[in-house]
Amino acid sequence: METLISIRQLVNQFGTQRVHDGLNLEIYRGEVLGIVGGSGSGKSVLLRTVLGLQPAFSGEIYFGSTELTQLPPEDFTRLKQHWGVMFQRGALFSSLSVADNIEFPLREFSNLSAQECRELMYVRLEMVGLERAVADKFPAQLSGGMVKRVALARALVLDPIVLFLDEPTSGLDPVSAEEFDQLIGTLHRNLKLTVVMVTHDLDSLFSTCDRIAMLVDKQVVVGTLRELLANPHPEIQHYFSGGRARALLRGN
Ligand SMILES: Nc1ncnc2c1ncn2[C@@H]1O[C@H](COP(=O)(O)OP(=O)(O)OP(=O)(O)O)[C@@H](O)[C@H]1O
Repeated sequence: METLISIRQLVNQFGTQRVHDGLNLEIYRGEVLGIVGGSGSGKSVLLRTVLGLQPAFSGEIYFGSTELTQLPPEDFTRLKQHWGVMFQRGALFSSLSVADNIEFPLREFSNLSAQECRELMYVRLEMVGLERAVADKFPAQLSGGMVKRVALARALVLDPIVLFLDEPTSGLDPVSAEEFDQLIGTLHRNLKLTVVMVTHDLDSLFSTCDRIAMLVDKQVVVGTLRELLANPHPEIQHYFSGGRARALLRGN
C-alpha cells in the first residue's frame, strides 16, 4: 500500500484542552477512509488541520514527500488544487448559479477558456447524476441532495487526487443518502480517487469505506471494520454496539 498522506505525532490543543495528542495516521492511495468518533472527539479539527484551515499545535503532515505544516501559504494553495473538498452543508455560493459555482475553481486555477470551463462543468454535472438544466438554477432552488451533488461536482472539477468529505450524507433522507453513498463508491472506482470522509453515518461507513479511523483517547485506532470490531477498547465496542450497528453488521 502506498501512503498518500501521513500524519505524524499530531498535537492540537485549545488553551489547556488537548484534542489530539501524538496522533499518527497513514492514508493510503486509492482507499476510502472513514473518520469516526464521538461528538467532540476531534474529527473536524483533524480534517481542518490536514486541509491547512487551522494550524497544527505540533507534529507533521506529509502529502507524498511534501511536509505541509511549514509550507508557505502560496505553495499550499497550489498543492491543494489536487484536492477536492466537500463541506458539510455544501458551502455553495448562494449568489452564483450552479454553473458558476462548479466553474469557480476552474476560473481561479486553470487557463481554460470560458467555453472549455462550461463544457467541463457539464461533464461534472453528468458525473454526479444531475441534468444539464440544473446548471442555470441557484442553490436556494435545489433540494438538499442536489446541493450535495453540486458541491461534489465542484470538488471534482479540477480532477483531484484526493477527495475530502465532511459528513457527506448528513441531512439527507435515507434513500438520498444511500444514492449518495453509491455515487461516492462509483466515482471512487471510476476515477481511482482516494477518499477521506468524516461521517456519523453507519450505512456509509459499512457500505463505502475500506478502512475506518476512530478517534479514541486523543489518537486514532485504524483498521478495517472487522479489525475495529475485534478491538476490545470499550469506546470502540460501545460505538459499534448499538442496535442499528448490530443490524447492519448482521446484514453484512
Ligand atoms: N476553534 C476552537 N476553539 C476552541 N475549542 C475548539 C475549537 N475547535 C474545536 N474545539 C474543541 O475541540 C474539540 C473537538 O472538536 P471537533 O469539532 O473536532 O469535534 P468533532 O469530533 O468534529 O465533533 P462533532 O461530531 O460533534 O462535530 C471540542 O471539544 C471542541 O469544543
